[in-house]
Amino acid sequence: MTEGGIVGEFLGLKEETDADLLAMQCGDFYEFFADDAELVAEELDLRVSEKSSHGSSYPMAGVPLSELTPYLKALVERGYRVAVAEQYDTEDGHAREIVRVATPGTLIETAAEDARYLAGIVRVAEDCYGLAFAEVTTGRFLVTRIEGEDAAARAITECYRYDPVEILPGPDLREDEAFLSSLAERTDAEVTRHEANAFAPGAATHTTREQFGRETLSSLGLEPEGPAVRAAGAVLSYVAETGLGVLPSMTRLQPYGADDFASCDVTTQRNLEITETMTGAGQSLFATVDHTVTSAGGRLLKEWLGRPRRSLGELRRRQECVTALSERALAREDLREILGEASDLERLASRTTHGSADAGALLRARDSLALVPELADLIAGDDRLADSPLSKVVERPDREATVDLREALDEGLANDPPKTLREGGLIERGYDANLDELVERHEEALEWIEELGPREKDAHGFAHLQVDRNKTDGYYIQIGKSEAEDVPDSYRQVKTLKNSVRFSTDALEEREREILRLEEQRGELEYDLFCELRERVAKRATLLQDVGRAIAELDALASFATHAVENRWRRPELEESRALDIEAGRHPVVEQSTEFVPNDLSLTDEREFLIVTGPNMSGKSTYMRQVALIVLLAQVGSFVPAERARVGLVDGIYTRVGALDELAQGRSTFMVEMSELSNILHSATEDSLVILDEVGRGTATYDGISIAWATTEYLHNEVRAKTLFATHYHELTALAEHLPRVENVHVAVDDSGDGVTFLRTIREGPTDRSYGVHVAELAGVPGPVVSRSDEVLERLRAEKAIEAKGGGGDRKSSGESGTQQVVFDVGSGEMRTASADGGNDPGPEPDGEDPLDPETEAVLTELSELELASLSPVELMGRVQEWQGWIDE
Ligand SMILES: Nc1ncnc2c1ncn2[C@@H]1O[C@H](COP(=O)(O)OP(=O)(O)OP(=O)(O)O)[C@@H](O)[C@H]1O
Repeated sequence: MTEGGIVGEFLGLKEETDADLLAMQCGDFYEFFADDAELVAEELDLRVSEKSSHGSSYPMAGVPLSELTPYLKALVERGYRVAVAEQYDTEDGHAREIVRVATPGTLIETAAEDARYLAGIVRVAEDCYGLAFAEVTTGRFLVTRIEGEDAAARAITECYRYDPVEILPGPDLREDEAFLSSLAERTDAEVTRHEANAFAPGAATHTTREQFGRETLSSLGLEPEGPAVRAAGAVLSYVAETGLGVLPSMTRLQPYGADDFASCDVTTQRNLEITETMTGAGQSLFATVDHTVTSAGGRLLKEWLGRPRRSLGELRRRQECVTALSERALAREDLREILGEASDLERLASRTTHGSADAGALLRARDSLALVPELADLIAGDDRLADSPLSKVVERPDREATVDLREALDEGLANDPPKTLREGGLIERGYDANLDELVERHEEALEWIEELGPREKDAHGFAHLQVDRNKTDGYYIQIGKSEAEDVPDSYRQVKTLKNSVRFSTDALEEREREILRLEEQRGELEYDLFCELRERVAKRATLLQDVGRAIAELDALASFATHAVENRWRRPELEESRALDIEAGRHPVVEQSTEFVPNDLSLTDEREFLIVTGPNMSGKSTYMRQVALIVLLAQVGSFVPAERARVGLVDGIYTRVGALDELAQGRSTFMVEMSELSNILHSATEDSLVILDEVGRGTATYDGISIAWATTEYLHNEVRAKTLFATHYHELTALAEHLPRVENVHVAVDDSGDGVTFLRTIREGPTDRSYGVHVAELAGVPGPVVSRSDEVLERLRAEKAIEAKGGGGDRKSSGESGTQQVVFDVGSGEMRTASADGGNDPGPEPDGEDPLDPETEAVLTELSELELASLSPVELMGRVQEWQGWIDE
């Protein structure tokens, strides 16, 4: 022990680690001392006692050895990193050392079904990032490199997608407050500052090669010392440093590229409510389509939904599987029944390498391995399934190795093992000759004891005699009090109870000693044999992962098929084009709870931008989201809620949807709206799908219209993304007259009767009126207010005009050149050309109407010249504020 006594030793060890807390083994307990004790006691409601050490008194809180795991889990889940120091014997007593550090990303003891990724991120240049994502509970290890425009934002989106519980930023990023705060906003991950050296190109490459093999990097096309490898090396070194012992389960490095997946950023995932709903109420897409029967299947399905793919080959493969499964109802149900018996093999693989798998876990591994031939036979036995790529999925794991491992477990493991590992009963008879002999002797001794009672009864004629065992007295012969006087001399009294007396004999004591010795030997031998068996399984971690992955994939595919059949979803035609054709499409979540009115959509090269109008609550948002979700579902390999769909693969889905109450988070709604818009305008390409709902609503009407107007022009003229734009600004519908690929559609309502009947049907053309005031009337707003609103509306329309900037040489109105300006008069709803020489005088023609006042004119000029894409949202807000000032003056 060190000079400062036990607390001194504790504090010394604490200095060695940068963990927040230290649990130090002291005999049968893990103890926390001093500040740690108080903190842990408060967090976990433990009792604090006082420990005197070298003249001082310290708070102390402890947990029994066997109960550390749940406490550790609870502390880590509260965000603490906890070091664990174990005690071991030395020649002159004992010593202690830190054997592991439990952190959010390395908490193997989790019961949560969701994946728990540990992420490493490095920045090697302003626009180049490397990312690694490791899942210690399953051994998955993915890396990627992100570079080019918006690399930082895309790196953060990537993090959101994996939703890591812990992030290790590289040295460059640690000081980047903006990056760190965006990360904190987008994920709940703990940020850990792992040693900078681990991210260094040389060290990281070395660590990665050590882990995955020398040739792996080149065979996977990963650049040595490159960003992905640097992130990977840092993550590996961190896992090693925490002493978790799961490194052997990380057997496969999986690089992926930006082009493999369609972008579906954080905002879009939230807006489309893919895995969680915006309000927390209602169902997410995942909750709706999830029919998986295993937790690994559920995890994979969630991962797929968050990562739409761009590879036609992979998507068609999934589709083939889903088609086959959807056509074979009985086989599908049988398949799901078999899958339902499977355990989480990916997690079991990690627990075996970590050494925390007990006999029950190995039995579950054995039983899950035994499902592989059953699954294979089922698929082979059905022509339709056998001809599909499903047979490849089930053949992926090495069949011979699967059988070998299962047989080894079958031979070794007892069928009904106890929960403890050191008390015997784990290993099957016939597995080890020494053990068999011990067991035989043990059983003989027990038999002798069992027969002792009848033997003694016969010999001495006792009516009430019983042989039993307990913790304090060991084995004893218990005789009723009335007969206790008559026991032979060989009986030695050990205890007197109310109605009986307990005795022992030399022979019984000898047997007892033998039994204890045999029990101990048997327990030790069985434990050793069990550990050997577990190590054998650990060496086969990759095989368990392969089987686990195959089971998860079959489960996720069967889930798609089940949902498709139950909801009449259809297989979409996928192609590499810019087409998007949907016949009788529905919203996958809303259709579950509503009599849904299906709607069509057709986007082509000539018609790629739809302005969607219609009164409040008519169904604009639902329509647009349904389109985005159909594209997303198509690009994860699922069938879709439509009678027919032809989907040209998109490189990204971008959405800006209102109604998010971000005020609570301290950001203005308009600011959020503008930064999301800015992100879309920067990121979308002509192969993207853009959904805009009510852009501009967060600010004053005319500012809003101006921004919506300019956004439409920019998306149409510059980006050329497929776009759906819902707006209440009826004025915008005039753009369709002018921009060649913009068309109007509206959600029809029937207002011929007393009120408005929502028809939920999408029709061509703009809505024929603005319904705001009408809805106010329907809602019972008093008559004078409604009629005054009408008057004000008319006035406003008469007084304001907006200038439209055409789509280059291909505008719809013939004869106009790209330099001419067109003025849209909101009052008359008409377009007029305006003199725009050099853009200096875009005012209206002298046609007898009131000219614009100079302030408005100045604002409009500024607006028309504004390079929206190059402005940050803050600058944009500043400008809008400035204009408001001009107009207000
Ligand atoms: N095609 C449909 N069939 C049946 N119900 C629908 C359909 N489309 C929308 N709905 C229902 O109509 C309601 C309003 O839809 P939604 O929110 O999409 O309207 P909105 O026009 O975007 O409204 P607002 O302009 O106020 O945001 C929702 O409750 C939705 O479930």
